[in-house]
This record gives sequence, C-alpha cells and structure tokens, in this order.
Amino acid sequence: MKQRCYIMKSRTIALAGNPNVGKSTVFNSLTGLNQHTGNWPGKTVSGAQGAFTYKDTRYLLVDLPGTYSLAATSIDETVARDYLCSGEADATLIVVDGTCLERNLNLVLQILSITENVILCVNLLDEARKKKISIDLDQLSQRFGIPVVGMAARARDGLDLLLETLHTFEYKEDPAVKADWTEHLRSDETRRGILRRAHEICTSCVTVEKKDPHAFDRRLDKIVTSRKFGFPIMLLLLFFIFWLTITGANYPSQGLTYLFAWLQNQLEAFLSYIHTPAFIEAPLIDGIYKTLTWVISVMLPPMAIFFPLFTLLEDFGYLPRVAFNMDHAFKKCCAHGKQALTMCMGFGCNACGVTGCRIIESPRERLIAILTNSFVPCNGRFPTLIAIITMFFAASFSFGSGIASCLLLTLVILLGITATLLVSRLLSKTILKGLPSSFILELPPYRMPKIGSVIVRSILDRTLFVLGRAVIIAAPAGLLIWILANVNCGGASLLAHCTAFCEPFGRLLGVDGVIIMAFLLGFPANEIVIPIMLMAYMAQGSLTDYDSLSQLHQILLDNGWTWQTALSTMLLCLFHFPCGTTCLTIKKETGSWKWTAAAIALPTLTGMVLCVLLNVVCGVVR
Ligand SMILES: Nc1nc2c(ncn2[C@@H]2O[C@H](COP(=O)(O)OP(=O)(O)OP(=O)(O)O)[C@@H](O)[C@H]2O)c(=O)[nH]1
Ligand SMILES: [Mg+2]
Repeated sequence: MKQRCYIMKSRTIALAGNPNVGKSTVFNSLTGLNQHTGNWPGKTVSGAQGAFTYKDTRYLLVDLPGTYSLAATSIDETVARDYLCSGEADATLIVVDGTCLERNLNLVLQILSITENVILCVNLLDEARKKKISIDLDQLSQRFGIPVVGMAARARDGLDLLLETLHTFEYKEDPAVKADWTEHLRSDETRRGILRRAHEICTSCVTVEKKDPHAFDRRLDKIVTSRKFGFPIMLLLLFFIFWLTITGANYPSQGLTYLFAWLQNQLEAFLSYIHTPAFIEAPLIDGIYKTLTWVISVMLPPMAIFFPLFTLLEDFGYLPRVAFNMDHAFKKCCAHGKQALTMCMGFGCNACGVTGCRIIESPRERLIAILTNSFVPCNGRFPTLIAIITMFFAASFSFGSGIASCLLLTLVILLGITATLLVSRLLSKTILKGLPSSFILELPPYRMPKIGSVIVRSILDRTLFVLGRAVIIAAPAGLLIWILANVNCGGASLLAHCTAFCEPFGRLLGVDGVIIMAFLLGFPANEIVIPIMLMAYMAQGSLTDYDSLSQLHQILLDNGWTWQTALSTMLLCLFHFPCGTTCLTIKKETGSWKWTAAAIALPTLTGMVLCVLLNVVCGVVR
C-alpha cells in the first residue's frame, strides 16, 4: 500500500518589543491561547510559549516580556534580552506601537544589529488612525530591508498578512551573540547613533496631522494624577467598585442559595429513592455538597462583578496612574514606586503580584515588595470580607446599608495599603536597609476597553479559574470537616477536640476556635474559610438548615459572634499567612525558605497584634 508522508517544518519565533505594545495580544490571536494582557507596561514578566500551524509549518511562538533596550537590567527585561541573544529563535517578530513609532525603533535598531531574521509588526494602527497618525509601511520596509506588517491585533486586523509573511520569510542561519556584546550598546556613541537614525526614519515614514495627538491623554492625566484630585478620584473609584460589587452580588447570592437548597431536596429524594446508605448520604450531602454550594453562592456573584470592573480599569490604563499617585508614599517608606503596581496586581491574586515584582530592578526593593504583597486582599479573600460585611453590617443598617458596607470595605482596603507602607518602611529601616532607587514608569495611553471581551475574559479567565480552584479544595475540605464532626473520640467529636484546642488562642484574638481552625484549613485556598466556619458550626448541631444569607447570619449569632468577632475575623482575613500557592511562588521568586517564612510571619503577626489590641480596647470599653 502506498503511503503519503508529509514532513512538517517547524520554526521558532520570538515575539519582542517595548512594553505594552500588544505582543501578548498578537500572541493570543496567533495561538488562540489566553496569555494575560493589560494596559500597562510589565504585564508579561516571564516568557510564555504557544504553538500554531499555518500551511506546512508548525510555529512555536515565544511571548517575551517587554523591553525598552537590549542593555536592560531588570529581571523581566533580562529574560527577553537573553532569549534574543541566545539565537534559539529562527526569527524575531518585533511588535511596535504605531502611535509612538520613533521611541519603539530604538529596540528595533538594536535587535537588527544582532540578527537579520526580523519581521516588523506595526500594531495599534486603529489608535494611530484615531490620533491622525499615518505610517508609510512600504517605505519603512525599504528603509530597514525587512518585511513590515500593519496590524490592529485586538480586532485581529492584519492577521492573515502576518501569517503569510511568516510563511514566505527567508529564514537565514543565525549565530548566538556573546553576552559582552550588550556593553557595546551601553556606549553613549552607539546610543546617540541609534536615536539619530530612529528620528531620521520616522521623519520620512510617519505623518502626523494633529498638532498634539496625545493631547487628550495629557489633559486627563493632569486631573487623574494631580495632587488635588489624584487621591480623591482613586478613593471614589474604589468605593464605586465596591458599591457595585456588594449591592449587585446580594441578589444573585440569595438566588443561588435558594436554588441550591431546592437542588439539595431533589438530591436527597433521589438518594433515598435508590436506597443510599446513611453513611454515604450524610458525608455526600452534609459534607461535600453543602460546602461546595456555599463556596459557589457566596463567592461567585461578587467575583463575577468585581473582576470585570477591575479588568476594565486595568485595560483603560488606570493602574499605572495609581502607581504614579502612590509613588511618593512608597518612596517615603524607602521602597520602590513600582511596588504600587505589584500591590494592585495583588488585589487580583497575590501569587501573580509576587511574580509581577520582577519589574522592580533593585533586589532589596523587590524583596520588600514580595514580602508585603499579601497585605492587600486577593480575590480569594474579597468574598470572605464581603460576606461578613453583608451579614453583619449591611443587614443592620436600615438606611444606606449599602453605602455603610462599602465605606467599611474601602476602610479595610486602606488599612491593607497603610500596613503595606508601614511594614515596607519597617523592613527598609531594619533588615533591608537602603535608599529608594529612582525609576521611570511609562504612563500608557488611555485605551477604550472592549467591554464584551473584558467581561467574557475576566469571567472565564479569572472568576471560573478561582472558583474552580476553590471548588477542588472545598470538596475534600467539606468531607474532612464532616469526618471530624462525626468521628467521636473520648466522648466528643474530633472537631470539638480541634476547636477546643484552638479556643484559648482564638479567645486571645477576640475570635473562637472554629475561626482559627477555618483559617488554618483555608491555607490551600482562602476562598473556603467562610464555608468551613459555617460547616463547623452546623456540624456542632446549633442549627439544622439555612436558605438565605440572613439565616447564615443567624448561625453565626447563635455561635456567639458579635460585631467584635466580625471585625476581628475581617482583620485576620486581611492579615494572615498567604495561601499555599502564594507561599510556593514566594519560595520560587526569592529562592529562600527564610524569606518565605518571613512573608508568612509578617502578615500573621500584624493580624494577631491588631486583633489583640481590638480585643483589649473592646474589653476596656465594655
Ligand atoms: N486599541 C487597541 N488596543 C490594543 C491592540 N493591541 C493590544 N491592545 C491593548 O493594549 C494593551 C496592551 O496589550 P498587551 O498585549 O498586554 O501588551 P504587551 O506588549 O504584551 O505588554 P507587556 O506584557 O506589558 O510588555 C491591552 O489593553 C490590549 O487590549 C490594538 O491593536 N488596538
Ligand atoms: Mg505581554
């Protein structure tokens, strides 16, 4: 039998360029993957790989962190530089920003001095058109002697041409470049020569019709980053996001609770219909099912609202403005201004925030940023805070309850930020002494986010990812609690023994043994803290069932919760050891168990001290 044999060619393409020019967006459009994108420089900090096939060739695409120059020094930029110099890629696809071509050409000229295998992708042409900037792509191609493709990657414009260009490109043999070669780029003469050439090329290829195409951004920045309005605008935005999250999450939360209660009845009926023995039904329903459904009904609604809002702000370009406004405060604490950016990333996920610290060049300041990242609550802790606030504070105010709870949540976040600053200062005055280094943070242009794709992306990427993680951990945790509650030893359940063991310590902090145990068991994922608490209380037999948030509130009240318990639990939620994933990331980034232990001890001690203080103050007032 005759057989046809196709041999597929394979090519490795490096995706390089300045930060925030759309490299990851091009990467996603080509590979169909979901590499994180965001409107600020430094979103990608380590190389990501993805593959796709076009015609007879399989391409391996390497999305590199953004870099301004091959002579750069920060960790993320070094990743890009080392890869480009290694000669591993068959070609480099350089993505440049069509709205500020001249500055981007600096890197293009540097890369061209080490390899001929370059394809230039002029991205963001849609924005350039809006700003009345036109670029003669043919002439640009002639001047450099390389193929040039115009693109608007977010709308996938120009993708076909890019694919065809990759296909027809003449790949030549490329030698690796010696490491000391970058010294040559650092010389003043080379730098001046490159700048001159970039300017000269742009003068002949770029036409700008508007006098100042960036006037709108500048005007908006004058307000958003001003001394007078910068902070109030930040606070108002924070407040507004919380208000939408808390008030919006209430109804779907209740709806889900009713739905799951109804489903539980159906499930129980079915299990008894098929004569399931009690020793299987009880752990299945009271252990796994209840914990899982609590996680979903308590966590899903706030996350599905908070994440898209946060991503909208990120894509609009507001996060670097926050870093700009906070720079002064961080400098005062002898920390790095970019720490404000990594702190903002921590609001999404502390593990991402810790990895994001790679954008900070100085090792001392990077370590401070890593050690203090979990002082702001991540998405796993937000729902816990929101649930406690909704149950204890929103429900108690008849008028303006939403406003009061948002104010409280804003205060909690401000407390987290203040603690970040104070602990950073403490560290830089003690074990991590040093002066703050100066830095340049590029304020990206404001970009209108694509609302539809932001919502889909943040729900799929973040909400479902976090929820999935919580659910995977919640099921075994629920089962464990059920077993602890139902296995008796010495006249009391194992759960009662555990909580009794934690009780004295809990009392010292103004909480109880169950709360302490819930935080300990929540180490793999913070999301499950509240469900574990409720599960433990119910297993102890105080209440049999619930079908609304106010009944959950009742469960807590019946177990001795007061306003003080709620406040202390919120403090502990804000300040305690980072979750398992974050701890592993800290170990990976610092390479040291000692610093990982410090990152665990710092927030935990802070939380304990604050809780003891609150306990003492409340005791005196009483
Ligand atoms: N309007 C418009 N926006 C785009 C386009 N391409 C990318 N963006 C947006 O530009 C921002 C930056 O995109 P990324 O793909 O994260 O940029 P990057 O070059 O990977 O950035 P770093 O990883 O920080 O170096 C995101 O908000 C994108 O949605 C485009 O063609 N048009
Ligand atoms: Mg990127």
